[in-house]
Amino acid sequence: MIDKVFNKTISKQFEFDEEVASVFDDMLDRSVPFYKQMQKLSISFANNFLEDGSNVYDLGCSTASTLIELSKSSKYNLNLVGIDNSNAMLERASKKAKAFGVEIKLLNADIFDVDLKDAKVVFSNYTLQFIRPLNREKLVKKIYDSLEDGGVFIFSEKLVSKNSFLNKQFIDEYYSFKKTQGYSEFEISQKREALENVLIPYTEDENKKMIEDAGFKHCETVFKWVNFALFIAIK
Ligand SMILES: C[S@@+](CC[C@H](N)C(=O)[O-])C[C@H]1O[C@@H](n2cnc3c(N)ncnc32)[C@H](O)[C@@H]1O
Ligand SMILES: O=C(O)C(=O)C[C@]1(C(=O)O)C=C[C@@H](O)C=C1
Repeated sequence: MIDKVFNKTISKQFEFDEEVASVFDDMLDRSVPFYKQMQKLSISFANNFLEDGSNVYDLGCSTASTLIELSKSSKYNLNLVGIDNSNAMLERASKKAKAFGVEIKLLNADIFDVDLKDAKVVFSNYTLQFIRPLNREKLVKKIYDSLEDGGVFIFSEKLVSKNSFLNKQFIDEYYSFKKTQGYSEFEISQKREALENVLIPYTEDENKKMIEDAGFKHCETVFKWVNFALFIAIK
């Protein structure tokens, strides 16, 4: 279904509710530049660290697109676990996984409450940005502790620039991108307001520092378009 959520006046903050979930795949595809390419890259990098029986977690899995695509492309027999606290998202995830014949354990839970046992790969795409900063650092430490040695944390985030002049250009470029994707100025400004104080982006350096502070040996930006990036961190 086509995303028209912000085509009408909205007075509440952004939520992953039934209305957003019902159009979410289209929303991501049209709102995140190079979404599909970044997803393909994250899967391709993950495959290099996997083997039969590996545990793979997706934190904030939404409709489970990443785990479904991973399962379709991987030659390994994997234990796939998707975690999300939006029931509306997980209902879609479950239907999609069934339709593709992919076995995924879907957990309706807060990421903080789940024990991520012996993880080989942890994905979290565009989700850390929705976690309050102090908790975000704690979550990354928890991910680090859960990973096996040599395991990887693969994550994507919206970014800000620490240079205010460039940051303004980041935003302008991003809004031009959204217009090319068919969103109107009204939809763009409605969504911007709804995301205020809900989506809190870090700079690229802040993301890397958070990863290094948690103990990761190495963190690389593997893809970047203006204010969106894909990172891979190795334990
Ligand atoms: C932007 S979406 C993630 C998109 C998805 N990773 C993808 O690439 O298709 C963020 C998701 O994180 C979930 N989420 C946010 N905070 C969470 C939390 N504390 N625990 C579990 N899920 C959470 C939301 O319900 C939402 O589905
Ligand atoms: O539309 C925006 O402004 C966005 O920031 C895109 C974005 C994201 O980056 O997570 C915001 C909310 C939805 O989860 C989907 C995409």
